[in-house]
Amino acid sequence: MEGEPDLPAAPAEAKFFNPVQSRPININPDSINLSRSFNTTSTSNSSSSSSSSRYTPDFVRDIQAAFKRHRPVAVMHRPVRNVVHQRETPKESSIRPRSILDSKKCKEDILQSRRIQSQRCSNNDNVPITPPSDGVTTVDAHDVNMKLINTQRDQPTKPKINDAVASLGPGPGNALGEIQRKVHFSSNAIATSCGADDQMATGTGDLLSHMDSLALTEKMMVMDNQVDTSAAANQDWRNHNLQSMEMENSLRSEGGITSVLTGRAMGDHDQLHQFGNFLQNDLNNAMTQSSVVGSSCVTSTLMNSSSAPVINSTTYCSQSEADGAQLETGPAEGKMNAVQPSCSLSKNAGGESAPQSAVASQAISSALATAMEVNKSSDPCKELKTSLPLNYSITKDSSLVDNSNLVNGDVPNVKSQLPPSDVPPSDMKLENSKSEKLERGATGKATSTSRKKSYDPDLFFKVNGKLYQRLGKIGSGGSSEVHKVISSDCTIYALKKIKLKGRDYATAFGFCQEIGYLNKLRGKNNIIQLVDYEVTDKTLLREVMHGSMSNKEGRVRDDGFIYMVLEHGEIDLAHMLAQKWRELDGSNATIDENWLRFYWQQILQAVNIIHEERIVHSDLKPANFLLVRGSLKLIDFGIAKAIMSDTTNIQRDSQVGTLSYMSPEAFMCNETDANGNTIKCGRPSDIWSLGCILYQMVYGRTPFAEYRTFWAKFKVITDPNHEITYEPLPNPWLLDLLQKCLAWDRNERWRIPQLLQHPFLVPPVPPKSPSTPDQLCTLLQLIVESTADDQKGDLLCSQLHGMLTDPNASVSRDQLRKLLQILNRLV
Ligand SMILES: Nc1ncnc2c1ncn2[C@@H]1O[C@H](COP(=O)(O)OP(=O)(O)OP(=O)(O)O)[C@@H](O)[C@H]1O
Repeated sequence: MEGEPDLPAAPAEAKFFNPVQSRPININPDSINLSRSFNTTSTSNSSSSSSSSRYTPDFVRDIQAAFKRHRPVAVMHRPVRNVVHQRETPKESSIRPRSILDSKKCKEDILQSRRIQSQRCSNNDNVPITPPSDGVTTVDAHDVNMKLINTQRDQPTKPKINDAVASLGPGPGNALGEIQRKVHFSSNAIATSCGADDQMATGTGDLLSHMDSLALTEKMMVMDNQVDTSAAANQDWRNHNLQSMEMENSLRSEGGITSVLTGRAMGDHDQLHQFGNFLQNDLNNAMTQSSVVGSSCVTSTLMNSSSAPVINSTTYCSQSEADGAQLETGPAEGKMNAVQPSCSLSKNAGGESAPQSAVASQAISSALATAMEVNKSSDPCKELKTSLPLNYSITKDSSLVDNSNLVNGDVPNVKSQLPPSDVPPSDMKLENSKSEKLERGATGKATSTSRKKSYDPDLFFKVNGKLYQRLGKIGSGGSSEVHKVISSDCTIYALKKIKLKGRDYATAFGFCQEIGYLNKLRGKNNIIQLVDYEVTDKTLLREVMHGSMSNKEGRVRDDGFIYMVLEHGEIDLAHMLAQKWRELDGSNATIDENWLRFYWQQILQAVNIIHEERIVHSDLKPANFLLVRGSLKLIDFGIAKAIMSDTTNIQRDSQVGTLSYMSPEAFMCNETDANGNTIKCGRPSDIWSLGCILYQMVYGRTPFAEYRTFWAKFKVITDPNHEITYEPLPNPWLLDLLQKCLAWDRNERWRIPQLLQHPFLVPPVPPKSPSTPDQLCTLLQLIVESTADDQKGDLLCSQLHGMLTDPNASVSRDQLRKLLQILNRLV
């Protein structure tokens, strides 16, 4: 319609001349409207509004279009964008300039079209629509829909029409010959995909426009309808075809994945088969696969994304179609299932993918990432999974992710239990530049990179051959970057990346040692679980593991990295505390003791585990306790030290912790004390840090918070005479606990097993009363007997008896004592 605004508006009722019947025919808008209504109900993506009014502007435009295009008005759709073949642009000869259109022929065509349409309407218009098979260009979907419908109508009709035409006696130069030629033309156009839809549409249009007799037309259409009825399954099936077309279109528009489906025109089955293969190949291609499947389906869920690359080329049509037809059920699914077994699962198992798959993977994974960005409150995995066709659901396929090295079933449980909504906003920071890159990725640098590497390192991490897609940077510590990632089995992890280049060997040794500790602590509650790791510098790792690295001089020169895949924590204790204190801010309320007990106990248990393993953490602080599925877990063993000998103290060489939580001995590590002994840091140093954490939990600040500079802190913490300020607390045991942890003399500090039994955590049970109720009752009986004549004594005794024997009565020791005193006086 666009580009032809100068056409005169169609009259509401027009009279055309029928050359066969030689009499004027009334074109009644009602019939047009009926057709429109019919098509509105028979095609799921038609606008409902189009049928609500007979003389809407849409209607008038449709009439105009019908004049212009020689097509039945009834099958017009609202303008949408779609994809069609590009390989062969419409030939000039097949598109007649409007200016030379024979107006009379035009009228005849419209008339014939209307008749055809009404005939088709009576047969339910069950026309399967085959998606275009190759090439990508964006055109007016109105055209495309028309062409597709015409194409479909022609394609299955071919044998019958030809037979019918043959039976009518074909001959060169006559109308039947012309029709046959046209029919052949149309069919061949489909078969060879040459001229694609435009030619086919033109062929069909020409066919109609060259019909010489109405009888012949009627006969043709009867046959056509027979074909329609037998060839098309039902309306749903057509919707599924539409959707599969939509999926394909989305894929194409994302990554220019033309090669996946190029080269030949395919029937819908072939296309689904191809699509299935494409997905399966990508599934084998590692992480990307989830994105592939997800994204193709995510298309319908991402319609509001302004930045989503998938969506940009998929507007009204895809939305309505996606709304109207679900992939999970129906014939399309059946087809997908049908093709699955034939898909080669091992084709790309080696991790190297075909370039087009890589391109597709990136493009689609970019959609996933964008989806996550767009819909931060939703679970991307859930979205991914719910949008998967059933047979393409991604499971723990060993070819994708090998979790066999997990010590216990703990880690896999992380899956889907960490809704992003629980994750602090900082966790969900998606790198905008990245997402922009994602959008460009399909055609830009990412493509070439992926061709070389089979994955885009800007989008993925590869650890031991397994891909993890970046979701965003969680944070960066002194020595590392930590990213939130998703694995191919849709599990969220934290990936810690440590750059080794330029670090001294002792530090590098420390990093590798962290892996050793985490390996040692696998399966332990309250310790973050290491899922997988890789040290790219194998020599370094070997040396570290053999212990020949710690004393090596110099710095790491090679461009090595350490990757650690860890359980993902939702929030750390530092953030939890800040949140808690924000809640209490302004109110007189103090911290809830039960909340305190609950987390303090978990903190102690975590540290107890490492102390039992003869590991001193040395950097205990709230930020190093992460909440994972409701439990606090200890992270960051970067400067942890193993206790080498039986002595309780160890030598410290480099970093000694975070200032506010550092013990006095940590400041004076390796120095000699007043007695000439070398000051060492051992388990008690961790206990001091725990005391500082507890202090912060109780008072909302660390014990030396007011001393801001390093030197001020150093001075006050290392001063044995400095007295820590403790504000009064309602629970004296809590105060006692703090003092037990923050004793300046490390030998006076309690150890973890003692702290776990401290009265604050295990309140002392009140001592049992010396006499049981039974004994008291017997005693009362004796009193009653001895005061048999005394009414008042009787009354008191029966009262006492009642109180002692009634299980619901709560008699305080005071009450009992008073009653017995009175009785005593009476006796
Ligand atoms: N498993 C995890 N899940 C979620 N977040 C994590 C995880 N591991 C680390 N983080 C976060 O990543 C950031 C840096 O991590 P980490 O402390 O391990 O790095 P680091 O280099 O050792 O830092 P630092 O030396 O400053 O303690 C922190 O904000 C931490 O909360």
